[in-house]
Amino acid sequence: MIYTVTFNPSLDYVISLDKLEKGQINRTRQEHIYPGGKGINVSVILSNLGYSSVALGFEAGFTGKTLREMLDQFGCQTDFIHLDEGMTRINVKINAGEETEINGQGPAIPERAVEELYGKLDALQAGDYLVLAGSIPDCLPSDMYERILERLEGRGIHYIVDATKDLLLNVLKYHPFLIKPNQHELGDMFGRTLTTEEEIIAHARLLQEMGARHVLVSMAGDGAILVPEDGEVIRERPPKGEVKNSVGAGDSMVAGFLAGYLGTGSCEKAFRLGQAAGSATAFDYWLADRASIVSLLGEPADSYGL
Ligand SMILES: Nc1ncnc2c1ncn2[C@@H]1O[C@H](COP(=O)(O)OP(=O)(O)O)[C@@H](O)[C@H]1O
Ligand SMILES: O=P(O)(O)OC[C@H]1O[C@](O)(COP(=O)(O)O)[C@@H](O)[C@@H]1O
Repeated sequence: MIYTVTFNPSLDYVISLDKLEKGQINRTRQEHIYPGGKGINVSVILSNLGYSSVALGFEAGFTGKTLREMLDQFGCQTDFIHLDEGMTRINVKINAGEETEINGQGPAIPERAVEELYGKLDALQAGDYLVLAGSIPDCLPSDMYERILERLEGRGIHYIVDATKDLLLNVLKYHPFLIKPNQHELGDMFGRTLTTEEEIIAHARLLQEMGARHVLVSMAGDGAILVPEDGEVIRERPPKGEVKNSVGAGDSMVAGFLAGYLGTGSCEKAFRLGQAAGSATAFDYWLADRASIVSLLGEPADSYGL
């Protein structure tokens, strides 16, 4: 089974307007509300590609209730822990020529709720995949992911971690199956701006030396680079299309990679399905559906195990 964990889920309020004027009343052209949060997005895309997963995490208040209901409607299985105080955050995503995001703080997560999450994670089985994705609220220790992997060590679980800076660096010693920093996040980890492909590959390899297995570096409209555990580096440009809202493109890529890998065992196919899922999401207002992902593959879906 695949499990995703989102410590700080959201409702994403995605609005489009022609121009955003600071200090003025702006009116939207379009608005949508979607479930959000990195692990949840991974679960939604997996479900769109026919893979079941359980989305774990925390929810609170009326926004948390709506989040659950929306995920139910999308056929996504959840096992959230309810928090009695606060409310699930609303993250604002503004598309006005360029993309601007305002991500909320989220509710405080008490110790007993973290213990409850540990209880759920203790039930994972050897061979399961665990996706840890997204930020950790300020109220929790910044080594939360490390604590989880330390607890699960030696149980034969495959980890996928999509996080920034120390949250990611500190878990490399547990040999995650996949990590997916974007180009800027990879640079931030080393206090540098990475511009050339050679620099990106060299720094991805440094993360491998620290313990990561497959390192997938996403580069938005420039595509992605995979430094696999074994074999040649894969570098491809993404398909072309009109970008509507690239929020969730990275999460879609993680889900596509995992689905492709589980369906074929091939890193190359996994990379292609990841890239198609990321781009299909960028070309949509929300996370891509199966048909739009498959249409970008340019190959029969069954050759990807779909
Ligand atoms: N403008 C775009 N055009 C085509 N594909 C895109 C675009 N933006 C994102 N993608 C696809 O989605 C993947 C992940 O996007 P990226 O923005 O790098 O991730 P993140 O959301 O984690 O920052 C990219 O590697 C690419 O395959
Ligand atoms: O946990 P964080 O880092 O605050 O990010 C949460 C936001 O990231 C998203 O999951 C999108 O992530 P990506 O664009 O990186 O794929 C949104 O749905 C959500 O609002």
